[in-house]
This record gives sequence, C-alpha cells and structure tokens, in this order.
Amino acid sequence: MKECVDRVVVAGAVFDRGRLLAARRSAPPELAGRWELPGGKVEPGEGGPEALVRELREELGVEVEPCERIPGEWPLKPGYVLRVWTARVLSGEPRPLQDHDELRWLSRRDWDSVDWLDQDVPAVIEAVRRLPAPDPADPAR
Ligand SMILES: Nc1nc2c([nH]c(=O)n2[C@H]2C[C@H](O)[C@@H](COP(=O)(O)OP(=O)(O)OP(=O)(O)O)O2)c(=O)[nH]1
Repeated sequence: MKECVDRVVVAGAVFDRGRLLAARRSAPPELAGRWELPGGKVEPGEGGPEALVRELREELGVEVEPCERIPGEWPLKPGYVLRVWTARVLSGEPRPLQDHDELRWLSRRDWDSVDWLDQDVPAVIEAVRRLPAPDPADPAR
C-alpha cells in the first residue's frame, strides 16, 4: 500500500552572532556540492527537536539547543518534507564530519552567496528573516 504520510527531514537554522550556518553536501552525487541546512531524517518514535540534536551531534560534532520551529514545511524529493528549527550551539565547534565537506557562516548580507539546494531556498529565506541582528561591537559581523 502506498505510504500516505510524508517522511520528515528536520534541519537546523543554526544561528551565531547574527550568522546562519550553511553546509555543503558531499553525497549523494546528485546533491553533492549544493548547500543545505544541516539535519536529517526523523526516525520512527523520535521528535523533531530530538532528531535535530542527534543529527547535528553526528554530522557536525556539536551539541545544539533547538529554539523555535519555523512555521511551515517544504517539499523535498517525493515522500519527504523539510521542517526547520532555529537552534544555537551549546558546545563544540561545528565540523563537517559526515555528509558535508564544507561549512560556512553566512550573514544577512551574504546568505545567497552559496548554491543552496533549490528546495531549501524558501526555508532559508524564512531562516534569514529571523537572524538576530549582529552586535555592532563584534568584529566578526
Ligand atoms: N539534512 C537535509 N536534507 C535535505 C535538505 N534539503 C533536502 O532536499 N534534503 C534531502 C537530502 C536527503 O535526500 C534527505 C535527508 O537525508 P539525510 O541524508 O540528510 O538524512 P540522514 O542523515 O538521516 O541520512 P540517512 O543515513 O538516513 O541516509 O533530504 C536539507 O536542508 N537538510
């Protein structure tokens, strides 16, 4: 019987000092080289925030705190939808350990300087709208 419920992929809009974390996929070949919000499939019995914490621990080696769900969901490949939570890093420095080969922190000004997966763009725009203003005293801004 056809599966009627879409499988949820949860991704993090990870914010730090007014910047959003973008990750470049290294696999599968059809997605490699494109940028996404890091995350992965929610496993049966798992909550979205719980899955996000697990995925970012596995993929980036960091502990994160999911903050708020960005309203809405976005279609991915057939049978999959994307849900996004804003999140902040509690400990660790994100590294591309699994599924990615590069990470980049993007500001409101340069969020579109990477080649986002087409299906991610509407979600990324919503995430960028929620970016906290950078601290004017921060040299990294
Ligand atoms: N994580 C993530 N996946 C996305 C995004 N946009 C998008 O189309 N996808 C696709 C890529 C994959 O086909 C699927 C998520 O798979 P994944 O490979 O990240 O998930 P996972 O870590 O649970 O991997 P797996 O071991 O089950 O294969 O959704 C996105 O922004 N983040």
